[in-house]
Amino acid sequence: MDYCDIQATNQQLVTMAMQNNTISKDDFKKYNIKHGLRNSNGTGVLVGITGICNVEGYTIEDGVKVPQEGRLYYRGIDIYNIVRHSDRRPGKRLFEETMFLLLFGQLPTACELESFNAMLDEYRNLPAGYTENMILKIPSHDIMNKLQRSILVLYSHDDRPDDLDMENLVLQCIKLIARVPTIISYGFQAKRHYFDHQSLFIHPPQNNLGTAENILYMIRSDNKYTETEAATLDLALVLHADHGGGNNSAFATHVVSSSGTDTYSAISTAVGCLKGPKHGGANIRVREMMLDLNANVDNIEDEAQLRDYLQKLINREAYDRSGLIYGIGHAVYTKSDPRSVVLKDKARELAAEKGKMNLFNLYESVERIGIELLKKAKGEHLDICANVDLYSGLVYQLLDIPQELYTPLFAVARVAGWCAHRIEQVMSDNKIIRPAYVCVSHEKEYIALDNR
Ligand SMILES: CC(=O)SCCNC(=O)CCNC(=O)[C@H](O)C(C)(C)COP(=O)(O)OP(=O)(O)OC[C@H]1O[C@@H](n2cnc3c(N)ncnc32)[C@H](O)[C@@H]1OP(=O)(O)O
Ligand SMILES: O=C([O-])CC(=O)C(=O)O
Repeated sequence: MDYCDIQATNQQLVTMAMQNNTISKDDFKKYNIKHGLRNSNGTGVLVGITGICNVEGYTIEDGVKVPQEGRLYYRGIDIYNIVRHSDRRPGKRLFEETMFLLLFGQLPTACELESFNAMLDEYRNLPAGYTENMILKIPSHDIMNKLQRSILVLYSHDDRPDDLDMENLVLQCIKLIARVPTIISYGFQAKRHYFDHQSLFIHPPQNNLGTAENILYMIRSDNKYTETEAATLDLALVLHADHGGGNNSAFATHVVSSSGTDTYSAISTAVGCLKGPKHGGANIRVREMMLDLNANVDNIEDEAQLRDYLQKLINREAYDRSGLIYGIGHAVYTKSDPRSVVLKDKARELAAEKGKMNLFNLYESVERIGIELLKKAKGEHLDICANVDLYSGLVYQLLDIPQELYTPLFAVARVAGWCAHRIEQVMSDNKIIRPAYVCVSHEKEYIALDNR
């Protein structure tokens, strides 16, 4: 091979990278490494304590994992009880109450909620010059990527970015929570303009509108939305606001915060985690998978054809060839994900209102057949259910929210949870998180360049 042949050299590097970076499955077994920090019975390795949120998907009885219907609690309050108070009346929004609950540990009084909302109103606008320099000058086709970079840049607009004093930390968190909806809305408008060649609309956020209403106001060229749309988006934000300390992005927030670094580094890391298709990015993959299904299945009402397509997904023969059916499966939930239960009901209601029951029925068939085929492929012992990402995208689709906003909307909600976890980490545990790795390479001599 010619040393200067760039292509051949690149291939050589790929081969070396693959050969020298693959740890054998036997070594994982030999050293009893917990893949994905999961015990052999599928339960998570216990690595932390949190008072923010509890996720229940199973119980342990006599050392055995027993599946149960999923439950989710924010600061001890069952999410089913919270969403029962979802309201279609103007201004009756639950998301701001939920954020307050997660961040400060208790439900706000009317007075506390009013001043919290006033703070959010004060900070929703982006710093001077930021929209032009950060959002419009360097647009991205991916709004999560835009959000991650934009959060990092806010560091430069903060007089005390590295100060871990609690007063400073709380203020940084409130400002982030207020600004993330504006960033994703403007990021979306920039994406539409620079990549999809649409007109550019920058609608400044409005005082006295909740987060859900402000997002609909900013992303729509005519600013218009209905009460049903605002109440439904508000409900979705409540359902996505936190998921305990162990989910990938919250755990990363704990890890990064434990190094003593700044809020912007920690929260932008969490955004990067959420973007992943096995985490929050699954909601966009669900939509793309359904589009691929529609393009490749002649008759979507024919169960045999649906079954055939879903089996191809599992066999890595269709869509992104990852072997995954997106929107199904969870690290904790077994029989049900409560967020999916609520969103499925909402999707059914919206589909009926809009005469789109065929679409809803298709999702329900994918859920039913997908679970059946996955159990067959992985073993009947596998307790698996639809997760939050299966029906959230359908709800957004029925609200005419573009798919590139699905994961960013998840981030709008989850930034409250990440901030709560960061505050908890800084307050409660100043030990740096530093687990151990076994090294399986042997000691070698250094050989001088001329002798290799
Ligand atoms: C907001 C959220 O993060 S919710 C999750 C969103 N992600 C998705 O929807 C992507 C599809 N789902 C998945 O990839 C998985 O279910 C995850 C990542 C969510 C959880 O994965 P795990 O914790 O490994 O789940 P679990 O231990 O129950 O999986 C058992 C086996 O079933 C497989 N499996 C689980 N779900 C799926 C799926 N939807 N499609 C194909 N295979 C699956 C796992 O890969 C694993 O296979 P293996 O034993 O060969 O390694
Ligand atoms: O808990 C998890 O692993 C993933 C999840 O559902 C979430 O973060 O909402």
